[in-house]
This record gives sequence, structure tokens and C-alpha cells, in this order.
Amino acid sequence: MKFLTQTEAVKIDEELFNEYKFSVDQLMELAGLSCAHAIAKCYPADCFKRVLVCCGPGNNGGDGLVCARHLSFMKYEPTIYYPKPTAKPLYENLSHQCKSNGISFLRSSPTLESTNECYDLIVDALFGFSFKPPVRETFVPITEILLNTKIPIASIDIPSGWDVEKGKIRENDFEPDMLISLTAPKLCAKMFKGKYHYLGGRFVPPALQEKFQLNLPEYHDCDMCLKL
Ligand SMILES: NC(=O)C1=CN([C@@H]2O[C@H](COP(=O)(O)OP(=O)(O)OC[C@H]3O[C@@H](n4cnc5c(N)ncnc54)[C@H](O)[C@@H]3O)[C@@H](O)[C@H]2O)[C@@H](O)CC1
Ligand SMILES: [K+]
Repeated sequence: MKFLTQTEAVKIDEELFNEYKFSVDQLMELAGLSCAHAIAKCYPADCFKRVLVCCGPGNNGGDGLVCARHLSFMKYEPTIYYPKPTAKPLYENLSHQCKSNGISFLRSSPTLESTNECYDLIVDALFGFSFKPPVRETFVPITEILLNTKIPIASIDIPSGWDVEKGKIRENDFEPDMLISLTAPKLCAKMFKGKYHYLGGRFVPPALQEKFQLNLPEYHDCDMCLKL
């Protein structure tokens, strides 16, 4: 299986939209749904009910909003922390859908103590493959919590803050328990040492897989995600 550079990840993204005519909503829905499925396989709702979903300003954050909505249908109780909501219809609608499904949004940053006390699992949907270090000020408090908490963290696509290609290179980069690589793993996933690595985003057309020689493993039956 191929591990993608940042440039390859961006190119595949562009081809999905430009050549294959997917809309961002379509792929985000499938990506977020596959993350919820992968999480449910590893952290059952009866033990990991209270989930803090941390969402960033880009599409990785959008995946998090979708994932939170699906988790709410799977007997979890998600809470969203979305410190820099993006003023675009896509994100506003996703936020609205979460609120309409009874999911609450935190008004201010949680503390380490409140995080440890109030949640059983954290979903990291802060940054994906377009992240450029260093982490900007708004997101420093939450990344410090992710670094110091004992609660398991499931990262969507990239552990937020990691270099997309070189991986965990800074002292304060946190170590997630789970990584769900979307489309195909990025190079940083080679450094992932957590318990569960899953592949999600079962929507890559065969011709595109061939073109980028992704060499993806086969998904089983009707599964939305695959344990790597
Ligand atoms: N190509 C694909 O196959 C798909 C990708 N999706 C998701 O889209 C993600 C990529 O999304 P985007 O390209 O929108 O970007 P990201 O969500 O990776 O991050 C970009 C956002 O983060 C901000 N940002 C970047 N560096 C920062 C820093 N140092 N401090 C604070 N903020 C920073 C940018 O201003 C921008 O708003 C993927 O990782 C994946 O999660 C899915 O939604 C759908 C399918
Ligand atoms: K992430």
C-alpha cells in the first residue's frame, strides 16, 4: 500500500472533484461516516459513550462534524468543540444538523480537568493533509489538552499537528490511540504507534487508484472501513 506525500494527497483530492465530479459534501459524508464506523468497532458505546469531537476550520473539521452526527445515531453522546467555525454554507449546515440532532457545542475551550472528567474518548478532527506547522494560537490550548490527557484519541486522517510527511517531529506532538487514514495513508502514518490504524473513505475510483498506484487493500463485504 502506498503512503502519500502532501502533494499527492492534494492532487488526488483535486482529481476526485475535477475529473470525477464528486462534490465536497458527498465525500465528507462518506469520510465522516467511515470514521464513525471505525470508532464504533474499537470503542463500543457502552464503555466510551461521552465523546468530545474537536473540529478545525477546514475539511478535516467537516469530517469531524459528520462523524459526530453519525456517532449520535450509534448510541454515543458526542459534544463538539469547534473554536473557529467557518462561515460557509457547507460548515454552517453541518453544524446546524448536529445541533438539530441534539449535539451540544462547547462555548469555550475545555480544560484538561474537565476533559478528563467529562469524556471517555476524543475525536481529533482539527487538521488534515493541508496542515502547515506551527499550530496557530487559537488551537494551542486544545492541542495541549490532547498532549496531556489520558483519554484515548482517535485522529481523523492525520494526528493534528504532525508533519504530514515526517510525522511526529515536535516534542509536543501528541500520540493518538487510533488513526483513521482517509482515501490512503499519508507518509506520517508510518510513524503511528497507537493501537488501531484503519482505512476509511471507500470511494476512490479504480482508475484513480491505478493512476496513483495506491495499491489499497480490499475492503470486506459492505464495510465502510478496514483495519490495516
Ligand atoms: N481528498 C479526500 O479524499 C477527502 C478529504 N477529506 C478531508 O479533508 C482534509 C483536508 O482538508 P483541507 O484541505 O480543507 O484542510 P485541513 O482540514 O487539513 O486544514 C486546513 C485548515 O486548517 C487551517 N490551518 C492550516 N495550518 C494551520 C495551522 N498551523 N494552525 C491553525 N490552522 C491551520 C487552514 O487555514 C484551513 O482552514 C483531509 O485531511 C480529510 O480529512 C474529506 O472531507 C473528504 C475526502
Ligand atoms: K486530524
